[in-house]
Amino acid sequence: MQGQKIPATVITGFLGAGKTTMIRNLLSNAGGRKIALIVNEFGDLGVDGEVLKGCGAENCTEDDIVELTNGCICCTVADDFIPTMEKLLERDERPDHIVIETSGLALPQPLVAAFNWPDIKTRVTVDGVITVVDSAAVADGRFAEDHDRLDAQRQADDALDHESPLEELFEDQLTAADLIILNKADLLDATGLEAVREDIAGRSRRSPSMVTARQGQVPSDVLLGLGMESEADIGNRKSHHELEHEAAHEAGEDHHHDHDHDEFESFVVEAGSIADQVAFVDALKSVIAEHDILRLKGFAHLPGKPMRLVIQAVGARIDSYFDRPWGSAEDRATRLVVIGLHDIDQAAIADAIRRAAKG
Ligand SMILES: Nc1nc2c(ncn2[C@@H]2O[C@H](COP(=O)(O)OP(=O)(O)OP(=O)(O)O)[C@@H](O)[C@H]2O)c(=O)[nH]1
Repeated sequence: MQGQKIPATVITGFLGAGKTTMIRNLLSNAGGRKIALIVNEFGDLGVDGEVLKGCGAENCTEDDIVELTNGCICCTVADDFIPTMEKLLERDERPDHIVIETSGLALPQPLVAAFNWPDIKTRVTVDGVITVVDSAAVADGRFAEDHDRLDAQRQADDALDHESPLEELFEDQLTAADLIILNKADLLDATGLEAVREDIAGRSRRSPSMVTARQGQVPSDVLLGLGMESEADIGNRKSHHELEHEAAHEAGEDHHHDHDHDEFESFVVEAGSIADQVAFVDALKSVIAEHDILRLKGFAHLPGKPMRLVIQAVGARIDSYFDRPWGSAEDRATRLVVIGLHDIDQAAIADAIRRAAKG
């Protein structure tokens, strides 16, 4: 029974899967619901929050959007998330629905578990966990690591007891889901999409529903109102790490390592103004490929253009578009967040991007 509890939807999914795009779309067709949004992002520039604030939806104004940028929400539940929720619940005007976008690197499990905290549990319930998938990235084998290579690495280094960090996180996000959105369906044909569906079904230990989508377009009645009370079912959604921990405990072994984000790194590159937009985007493509950058996003400044240019890259795919005029108090400059695996060469990437900016 949910009673008068406010429903909260947790939206998760790997970097660049299309979470923000789907939420933007949801805000513009929310069926009259007043929505409060909590946006968590990995990386020091609040790009997602900025993009969402820019969409001007009446049912979710700038005041209804809270950004949590102190790292991944799964690691800052007690310090960041719980106080944010409490503040939200004290507001005079209660939202009809709360939507939480996790960072692309967050494990949803600790966040869902937080809804069992006594102060939260009496007032809010998890309506559902929705995992957004970049179907094209799955089809490209982005999350199917080369197992032979990993096995060889493990044999060479006994301390490596993990699957690849990408694959493990991807599967943990699937395992937490009540509903999986196979997004970016426009980039695949029917056969390709079917193969992705089978691949995903084989990776989740539960059997959540799946819906295909283009540009995150899913009717709000499909996304909201699932009524799952997911916080009551966290025992069935354990992450790889929790399962390893339990197995070690049963075997009487020590297994002490916390979930952290050491496998991934993010940094911001400042690059002044862009001399030539087309040449810059082309050069970024090469930098991304050469350094195996997982995600790159931010805003760029072009002299003579009153609008800021949004840059969004997911693997080799780059989108760029002007979203709104620069504010008078804003510093017109190019700032990009770069996210990659931990051994990414920050100095070389920053140099290459600055060189690309100069044209
Ligand atoms: N072709 C295609 N591109 C999409 C689709 N959905 C989103 N994108 C693009 O994918 C990029 C990433 O989308 P976002 O919505 O920012 O992804 P996200 O999951 O919020 O990203 P992070 O917050 O960084 O993890 C953007 O350039 C989007 O325009 C889709 O269905 N098809």
